[in-house]
Amino acid sequence: MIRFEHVAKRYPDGTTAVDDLSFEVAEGELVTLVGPSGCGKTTTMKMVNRLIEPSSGRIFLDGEDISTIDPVQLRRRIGYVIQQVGLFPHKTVLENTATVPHLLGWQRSKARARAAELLDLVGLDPTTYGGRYPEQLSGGQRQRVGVARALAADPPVLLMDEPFGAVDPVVREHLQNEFLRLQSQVRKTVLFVTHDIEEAVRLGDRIAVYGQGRIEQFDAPAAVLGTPATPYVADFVGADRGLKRLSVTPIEEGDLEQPPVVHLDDTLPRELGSRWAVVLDGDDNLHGWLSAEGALRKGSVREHARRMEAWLPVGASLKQAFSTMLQHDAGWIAVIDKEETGRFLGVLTPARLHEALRRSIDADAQAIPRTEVDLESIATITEAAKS
Ligand SMILES: Nc1ncnc2c1ncn2[C@@H]1O[C@H](COP(=O)(O)OP(=O)(O)OP(=O)(O)O)[C@@H](O)[C@H]1O
Repeated sequence: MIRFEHVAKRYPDGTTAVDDLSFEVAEGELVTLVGPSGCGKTTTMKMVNRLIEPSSGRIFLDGEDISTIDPVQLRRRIGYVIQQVGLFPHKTVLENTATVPHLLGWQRSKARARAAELLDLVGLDPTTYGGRYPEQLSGGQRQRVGVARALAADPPVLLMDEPFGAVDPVVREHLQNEFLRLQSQVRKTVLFVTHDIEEAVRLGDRIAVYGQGRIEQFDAPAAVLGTPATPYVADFVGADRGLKRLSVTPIEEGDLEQPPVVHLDDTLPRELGSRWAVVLDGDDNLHGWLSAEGALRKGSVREHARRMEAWLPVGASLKQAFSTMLQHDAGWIAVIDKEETGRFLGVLTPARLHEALRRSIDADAQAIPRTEVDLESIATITEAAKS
């Protein structure tokens, strides 16, 4: 879909920003460009929508040499999201989102309907947020509007330059999750610039690790973590790359244990057969939990159930699971099908977390013979969560 052929960019002052870049991004693939400041990531990205022209080499979009496409026409095929979102302050969220469809000459009602649909898709209720102005939004919400606006005209390609760089780590992780969910629905071809290796690993189908002006390794996240191609890459991904694996390994249904379950309207069972049971409502959605002591009291489950605080949707990362356990001082966390419905699937315990991690390592060890992973530190942290 996007192909670089021996592309170089030299600025007039003699700086070589990128040198002899050749790589290809497949249709529907999300490639993260990661590397230290000044290594040429932004230059690479801006050459795709012709905000910067290469000094030599060629770039193809869907087989077409982009130097032959009118830049304005080209940019209509490419959504662009940057860190300082660049929303128009005097326009509402809905108007901001509808900007490109307007420019394309869509009818006002069609453009607004499309904008509302997109806002919904990025998790902003259009009736609540559509009429607000950018200054009335949080940083994370503004970034979501930026993503919605870039998607509004349904371009096949998205360029994203540190889109979540300006928000705090918790919001950032949330936005990353939402973006992954969104990408699984819209399947755009995405080039995503970041200098955060964890973000690159979490989001990328493949990662391009930049050294100074060139790509040192272009590979799947597990391969970059497991078998860094050069000492530079090994240094960049860090000595704790075994732990980084936590953030790329999702919780799967098969990882979960099935504890005893009671329902809100049940009478107290007295004997749980366990130290605790999960409490569900009439639709089998997660409500909370009941201790063995609670079960011995008089009354209904509803009266003695406690609300569940430590829970996550399936597909969340093992890292999120681990940090949720620590945050709530919990020996296990409940896992639901998705945030909206809350249907209970099972619980993840530290032992199961450890097994899931081993599964991921073993799978890669088969695919990549030289995988080395810091199993000892993984064992230490899962032990810490158990105690
Ligand atoms: N207009 C310009 N004139 C001269 N040099 C430039 C120009 N724009 C960028 N550079 C240089 O080109 C190199 C690559 O810059 P680029 O912005 O692509 O890096 P980056 O990897 O995106 O960095 P960052 O993470 O800090 O945004 C840097 O050394 C930068 O100083």
